[in-house]
Amino acid sequence: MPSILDRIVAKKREELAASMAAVPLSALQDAIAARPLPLDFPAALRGDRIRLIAEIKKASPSKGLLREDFHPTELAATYSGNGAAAISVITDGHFLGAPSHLTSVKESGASGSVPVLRKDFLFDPYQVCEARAIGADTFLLIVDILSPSQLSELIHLGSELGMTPLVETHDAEEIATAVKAGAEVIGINNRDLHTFVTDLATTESLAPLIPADKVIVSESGISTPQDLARLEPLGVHAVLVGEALVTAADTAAKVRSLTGAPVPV
Ligand SMILES: O=C(O)c1ccccc1NCC(=O)[C@H](O)[C@H](O)COP(=O)(O)O
Repeated sequence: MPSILDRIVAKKREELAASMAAVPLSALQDAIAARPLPLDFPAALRGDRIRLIAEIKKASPSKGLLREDFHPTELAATYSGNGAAAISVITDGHFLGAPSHLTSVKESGASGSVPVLRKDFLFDPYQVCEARAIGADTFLLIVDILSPSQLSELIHLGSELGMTPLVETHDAEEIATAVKAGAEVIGINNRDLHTFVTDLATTESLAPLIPADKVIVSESGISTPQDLARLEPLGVHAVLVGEALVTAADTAAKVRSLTGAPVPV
């Protein structure tokens, strides 16, 4: 039986064909030319303490609806105003996300000066151009759904468009593939996308395999300052957090608990 990841990618292929028919690549290139230059994602993640990539996530295949009262621009303003270093916007429909969420976050100015990542299931150059066209500063690449040559090609295309992607891995072989393809920002997903089992021990076992010159991001299942204290000694530069932020009773306070930012005056 196909996993949820297989089903998401199959659906994505149908959507890609429809998008390519509706919006030619030349139209994406015109939209890209009209966008301001992308913000520097790796630079935003380097610092003297663990940085936060705060995710805008309405629902998930594993947990269902996470937040009823969902306003991407309000969340983005809360994230950027309370010390997040970057914002991840899920644009895939299985999470009740949409490309328009990302565009509204950028065009409203709610993300301030922090880079915005398109979180989706990307495997085709058209989708990377689309990410830039809708306003993203960077994008996610999941090694599990790409061949090594696709991965290299999409990293290279990102670089031509001024974007350094987050390259997501879940085992030692995928880390080797990411490094060989030239990834600069390497994510370790603590969630197995086929079984949904989530365990921070994944970062503990894999972070030591990543070369020292890379930016390391630990993703999924992270919710407390204690989790950050567990990850920091591993050389992790940033954490990507979704559910714990969107389900918090006080989102701003939850963000500050992970960034150490003071209450804004
Ligand atoms: O979140 C899921 O259930 C999921 C299912 C299938 C593919 C991807 C999935 N999540 C994407 C993510 O990587 C997370 O949204 C992200 O790392 C944040 O995780 P969390 O803090 O646990 O919400």
